[in-house]
Amino acid sequence: MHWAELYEYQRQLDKYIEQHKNVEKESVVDHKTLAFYVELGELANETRCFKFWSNKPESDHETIKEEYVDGLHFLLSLGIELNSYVESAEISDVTSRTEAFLTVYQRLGEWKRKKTKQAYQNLFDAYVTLAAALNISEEDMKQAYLEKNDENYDRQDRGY
Ligand SMILES: O=c1ccn([C@H]2C[C@H](O)[C@@H](COP(=O)(O)O)O2)c(=O)[nH]1
Repeated sequence: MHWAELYEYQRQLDKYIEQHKNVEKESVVDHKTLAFYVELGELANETRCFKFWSNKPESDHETIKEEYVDGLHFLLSLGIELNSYVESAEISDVTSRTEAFLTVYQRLGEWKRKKTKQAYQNLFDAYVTLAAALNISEEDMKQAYLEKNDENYDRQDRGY
């Protein structure tokens, strides 16, 4: 993936949102960190991967991709805020989707405490590993990201 291109799309979108909303720069990193936690929870709920007590099937792949790229928006945005960027990301083997989610949560907590470039890279690797565990290809990820990026502009224009 050419991550630099996505960082550029994200930078423009964040700027657009900031111009349309009253953004307090001091708290924006915490807000975006919490937003990423929330998106991870929403994504996990759509996959239902941890709901061993339920027979209800997971959401369709389109919905799961949409939730995934919501999280990707905040992950890119956090990198921009902290001036940490990845050039490539490494996919690890995981035994389950639940393990992949828990690793992202754990590394997000670690990144929140340390805010180092290495912690950001580790978090990014875990989020890309999660995509692989959810069968989201790079190509699908990029397409879904660009579609949601457009939608985020439309939402601002509609006064969301
Ligand atoms: O500074 C921001 C704030 C929001 N979003 C995007 C990311 C998600 O795609 C979407 C989440 O919006 P909700 O549906 O959770 O309101 O907003 C950004 O990209 N940058």
